[in-house]
Amino acid sequence: MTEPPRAAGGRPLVVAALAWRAHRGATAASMLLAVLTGLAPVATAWLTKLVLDALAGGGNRDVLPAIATGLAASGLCVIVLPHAATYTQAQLRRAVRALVVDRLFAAVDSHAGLRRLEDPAFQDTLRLAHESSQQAPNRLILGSLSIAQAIITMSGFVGTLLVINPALVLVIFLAALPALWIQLGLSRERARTMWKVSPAMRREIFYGELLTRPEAAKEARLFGLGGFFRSRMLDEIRSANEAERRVDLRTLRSQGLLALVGSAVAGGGLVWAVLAAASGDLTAGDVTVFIAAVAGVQASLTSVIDRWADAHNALLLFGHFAAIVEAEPDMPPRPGRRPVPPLRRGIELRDVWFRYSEKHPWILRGVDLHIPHGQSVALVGVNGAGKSTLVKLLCRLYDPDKGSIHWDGVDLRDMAPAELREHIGVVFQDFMEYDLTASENIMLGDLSSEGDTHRIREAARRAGVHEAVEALPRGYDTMLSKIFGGHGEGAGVALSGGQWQRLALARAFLRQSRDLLLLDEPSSGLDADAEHAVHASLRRHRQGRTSVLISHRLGSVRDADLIVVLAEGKITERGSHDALMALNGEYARLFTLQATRYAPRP
Ligand SMILES: Nc1ncnc2c1ncn2[C@@H]1O[C@H](COP(=O)(O)OP(=O)(O)OP(=O)(O)O)[C@@H](O)[C@H]1O
Repeated sequence: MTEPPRAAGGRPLVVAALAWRAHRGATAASMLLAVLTGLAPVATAWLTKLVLDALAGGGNRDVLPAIATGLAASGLCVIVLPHAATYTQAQLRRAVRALVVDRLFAAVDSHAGLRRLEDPAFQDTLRLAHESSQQAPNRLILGSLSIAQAIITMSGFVGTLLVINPALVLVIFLAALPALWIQLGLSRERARTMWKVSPAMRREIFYGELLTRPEAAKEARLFGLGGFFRSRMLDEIRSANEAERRVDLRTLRSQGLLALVGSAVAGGGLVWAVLAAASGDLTAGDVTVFIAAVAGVQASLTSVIDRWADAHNALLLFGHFAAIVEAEPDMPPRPGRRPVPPLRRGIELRDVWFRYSEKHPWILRGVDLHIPHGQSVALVGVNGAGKSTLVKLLCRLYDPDKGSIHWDGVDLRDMAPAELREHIGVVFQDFMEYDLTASENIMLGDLSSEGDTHRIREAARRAGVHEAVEALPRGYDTMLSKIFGGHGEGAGVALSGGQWQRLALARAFLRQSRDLLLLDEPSSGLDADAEHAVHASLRRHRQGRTSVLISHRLGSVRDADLIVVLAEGKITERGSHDALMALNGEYARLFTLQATRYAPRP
């Protein structure tokens, strides 16, 4: 996705179907009002002509009351209908927005892995899709209605002009052709500019968050980063502004030229009509309706062209939405997809190679590893060795580039990722802190526990966070957020880093009956007592279960059935604690280093 998506044929129909689906009543009412609003000015002009002709003695005076009533009614329509249209169109806009935003995020959520979300072009497309999905369908639908309305008005006036001066109709239309061509070009350029400035816009949002998120404010305040971030943000805004200004300037030039041509045509028509009336070829009523018709046709034609260009631009932007919604799945199912059986034998990594993209270096370089069923495996290694990456591969957040991972002999790629994950409990190193209540923060570990207070409290107890949660102002119902929590309710409640980590652990404990438990640094932020308690709880919990534990505190991995040392993407040592100590390699060196730090000084 390095190019902006194009407007594809057939998409207007897709958009129209979306509107219909979102709100049939509002779509139908908007269309009806567009037709009536389109007819009202034509009716007003014709009725005015009839009144003037009847008054001037050229028509039947008996129909004057009826015509006057009709004129009043059409005047009323001209005033009232736009208000009704504003209401129904807003109704339609809201309904379409809800539908397309839901579809957009359903499509994003349907990508089972992380690769798409880590692709900057995908993020740019997503941002534009999110923006365009809120306005493009409405611009397109309401634009189409305005076009229909303008065409109806225009047809009425064209009919009038054809009777009075057919040649002028041709001149007006010929003068409008370049306008259409220029406006479509500008709309394309506007869409291209939006795509070009999208990275700058995303960075602007990023700097805005750094300046406003409480978590970021600590360092920003301490290191005095506010001015630095603001100036970076301003640079991004300025570069986007400059690109937009260039398009605006081009628009101004083109539109100025087009307005000049339009005025010349209208002025020429006016001179002709006055001269024709002076020589008796036209009545006063004819001149009135002629002037109204020229202005009406030009205004409608300009409106059609502007709306067309705007709808075209909306369609181009809607291409971003379509690109996201129609994107191929990132992990397409292979033929012969297999169900995920309960783990009985174990998990096997066979010559697994992995890198985050072709531009990144290899992180795993031929890893062979057997994680036997019912056993605990500890993964150790220096920062950046690839331990967390391996955990992500076990969850199928990525697939290996070479080699394969087998669950009881079945390749993970032959399994549906969501089904596989049903069998896994996990605490990630960079776990989430949700701006939700304490209870919800735990419940998210297993949605089936929603409302099951007993299960949620039990998980919290095991993670050693029950007492801390009970002590919060509203217990488990306390909103754990600094930025949400209702106006006027005072500052939100914040937990300590270790308490957040225990909530993440509680989420994993909710999934204790799953086949595989993955724990990536689950106790890095805990105090010594808590760490001891948590590891005792984990040991009980992992007894007879298959688990992978990553920890830099080697004292907590010594009880593992198998300890594996990962270095530079390869397994360099494996065995029990005693075997690895006897080997006297990297594990023994690291363990001894840590142990001596705790030994009493001589
Ligand atoms: N999403 C990503 N995109 C690109 N590179 C990544 C990504 N995640 C990790 N890496 C890189 O992969 C390498 C291994 O990272 P990983 O997090 O697996 O290491 P680790 O062994 O868990 O380290 P630590 O002990 O610091 O947690 C690092 O060099 C890191 O920069």
